[in-house]
Amino acid sequence: MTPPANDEANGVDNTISTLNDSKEYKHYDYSMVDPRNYDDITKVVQSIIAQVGEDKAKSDIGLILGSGMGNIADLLEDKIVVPYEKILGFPSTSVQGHAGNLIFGTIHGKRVVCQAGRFHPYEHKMDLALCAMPIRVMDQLGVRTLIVTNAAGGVNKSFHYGDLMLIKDQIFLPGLAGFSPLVGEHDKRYGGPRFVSMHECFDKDLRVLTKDIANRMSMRLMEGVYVMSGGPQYETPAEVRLYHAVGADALGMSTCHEVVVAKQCLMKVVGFSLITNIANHDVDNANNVNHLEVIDAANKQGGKGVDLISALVKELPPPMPKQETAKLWGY
Ligand SMILES: O=P(O)(O)O[C@@H]1C[C@H](O)[C@@H](CO)O1
Ligand SMILES: Nc1nc2[nH]cnc2c(=O)[nH]1
Repeated sequence: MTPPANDEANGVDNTISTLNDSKEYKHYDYSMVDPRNYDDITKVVQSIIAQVGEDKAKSDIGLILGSGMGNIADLLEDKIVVPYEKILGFPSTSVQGHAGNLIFGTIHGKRVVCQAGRFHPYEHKMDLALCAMPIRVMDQLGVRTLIVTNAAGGVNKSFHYGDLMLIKDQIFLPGLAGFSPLVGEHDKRYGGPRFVSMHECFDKDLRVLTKDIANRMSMRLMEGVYVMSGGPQYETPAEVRLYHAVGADALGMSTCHEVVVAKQCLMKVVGFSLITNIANHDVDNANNVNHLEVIDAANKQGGKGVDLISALVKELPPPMPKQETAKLWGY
């Protein structure tokens, strides 16, 4: 059968999309690394340390880059780039606007590991544990603060194209439907309990600090609730109205599963959504969105995030040891 023609507007190269040979549809091999298993993650970490050395690999801050937001990686100094192909058990990333590298370096002298190329559940058969594996790796590398970023559609009617939204809470739709990265055996060594509380999953003190910095920079920073759908289809206007009705301000297809695992690993999380398009509430309005526009908008507007994240990293309080966070959170 002849594969369909390339569809550049949606960031898809269909020449590799025949059913059996597409990388995208290959099953992840759990016999190599089980992405939830603590001992397996230790092996992944060792494969990284073998390449970059223990000193360089140890990090306090994790940074996950959203679609088209690769320029945030330019903040890192003394970089060492490790392609995913060289990391034991890492899958590949197939979404345009996402490189496939872990980058180690410093920002304002602080040790940062940056995931340049996230794993979206729709790329990996809704395997949420697999898509959140880099968080468990970061945990064992010492990360105590996680900064997540994404490209998102604006649902809040006061949002404009190019706005940056500080995430104050999340609606994890796949999680509500049973697709949680925590499904399976629980290992206490990650720090948090199996029934992890998701209250204040975006750290309140860090939100206050971020808003204060944005104020000082005279920067427009919105704040709101991010909702994650499974994707990869974009929303119908009726779905947009549904999300609006339940209190969502921005919508996307990532992030929430990462935040759940980070919370179980006792990390403090800060999140940003770059509003790359305004979601359409009106069925009689033909206004549509495609992934290339999302990336283009992120490339054009992402600079705001770069400056704010740089200033935030500079002012982050010293990392809190896990035991202290556990005590603070009542575990
Ligand atoms: O990695 P993010 O969440 O920024 O990627 C966005 C959301 C979807 O995966 C995709 C849709 O355009 O881009
Ligand atoms: N689900 C979803 N994800 C996005 N990522 C960027 N824009 C959008 C959007 O409008 N909807």
